[in-house]
Amino acid sequence: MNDAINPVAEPEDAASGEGAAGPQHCGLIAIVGKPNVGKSTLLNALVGQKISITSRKAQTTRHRITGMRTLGATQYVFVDTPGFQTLHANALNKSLNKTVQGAVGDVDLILFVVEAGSFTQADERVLKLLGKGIPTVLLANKLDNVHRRGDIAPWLKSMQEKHEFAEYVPMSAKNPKDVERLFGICEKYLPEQPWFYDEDELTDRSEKFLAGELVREKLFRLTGDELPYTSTVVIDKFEEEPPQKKGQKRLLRIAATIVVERDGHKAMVIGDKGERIKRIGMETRVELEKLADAKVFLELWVKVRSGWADDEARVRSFGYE
Ligand SMILES: Nc1nc2c(ncn2[C@@H]2O[C@H](COP(=O)(O)OP(=O)(O)OP(=O)(O)O)[C@@H](O)[C@H]2O)c(=O)[nH]1
Repeated sequence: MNDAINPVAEPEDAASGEGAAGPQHCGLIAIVGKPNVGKSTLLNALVGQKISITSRKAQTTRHRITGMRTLGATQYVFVDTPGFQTLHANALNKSLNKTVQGAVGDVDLILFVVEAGSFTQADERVLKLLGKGIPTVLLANKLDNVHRRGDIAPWLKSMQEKHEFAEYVPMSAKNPKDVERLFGICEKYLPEQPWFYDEDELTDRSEKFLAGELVREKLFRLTGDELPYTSTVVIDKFEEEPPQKKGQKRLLRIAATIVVERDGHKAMVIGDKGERIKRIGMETRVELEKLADAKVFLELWVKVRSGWADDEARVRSFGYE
C-alpha cells in the first residue's frame, strides 16, 4: 500500500543538481517557538497547503513535521516543532521537549517565532535552547495584531540584546506577501547542494498520519477550551482500496479512536445526542477527501484512559518518541 502523499524520491530519481534556474540549493529550516505563536500557520503558508494542524489551543503540534517547497532552483525543507513546554514535567511534555531539541541541532537556519512586540519567559526558555552556531532569524509574527506600529522599532532594538539574530523580520503568517518575502530571506542561508525531494513533494508524512492530525484538529476546534490538550487520537485502521471503475476515486477506510482522560471528557467529545463527534467526523472526512483526492469512510470512537499523559510507555505506544 502506498500511503505517502508523495513518496520520498529514490536517489536515482533526484534531479541532477543543475537546472534551468542555475545550481540547486537546498537546506533545512526549523520553525521554533513557544506554543501558539503561529508556527503551524506559518508552515502551512510556506508549503502552500495544509500539512500541520492549527487551533487556538496551545500545544496542538506534537510531532516534528517536514514540509517542503521548491521555488526556482531552491528547495526549502521546513521542520515544525512542538511549542516548547516547561510548565508540566509529565512524560508527554518530556517527549515534546526532546523533539524540539532534536529538531534544531542539524538545520541550516532557524526561524525563531515570537509574537511581535512581546517577549516572555517562555520565549526566553526556547531561545536558550538554540545555541549560537546556527543562523537564527527573529520572526516577529502576528504583526497585524500590533495596532501601534511605532512601538515595534524600539521593541526590535531591545531584541538585539537578547541574542545575535541574523535578521529581524516583523510579519504576519496570514499575509501572503509577507510569506513570499520570507522565501527571499531564507534562500541566502541554504547551501548549494542537490534537492532532497522531488520538486512537487509537499510533505514526507503519510496520509495515515495526516488523517490522525486532522481528527485532532477538529476535536480541539470543536471542543473549544473545555477539553485538555492531553486528549489524543490513535488511528486503528487505515486501508486503501483502488477505484472500482475508471473515473472513480480510490477509497480510504479509516477507523480512529479519540483517547481522553476522564468520563466527563468523553461525554464532551460525544456531545448532545452524538452531535459533536458526528461533526468532528464529517469535517475531517470532507477535508481529508480534498487533501488525499480520495473517497473516505471514517469511523470514530472515544475511549477513556486515565493518566496516559503521565505514563511513558503509553506515550510511546501512542506514537510520540
Ligand atoms: N492575527 C494573527 N493570528 C495568527 C497569525 N499566525 C497565526 N495566528 C493564529 O494564532 C493561533 C495559533 O496558531 P498555530 O499556528 O496553531 O500556533 P503554533 O505556534 O503552531 O502552536 P502550537 O501547536 O501550540 O505550538 C491560531 O489561532 C492562528 O490562527 C498571524 O499572523 N496573525
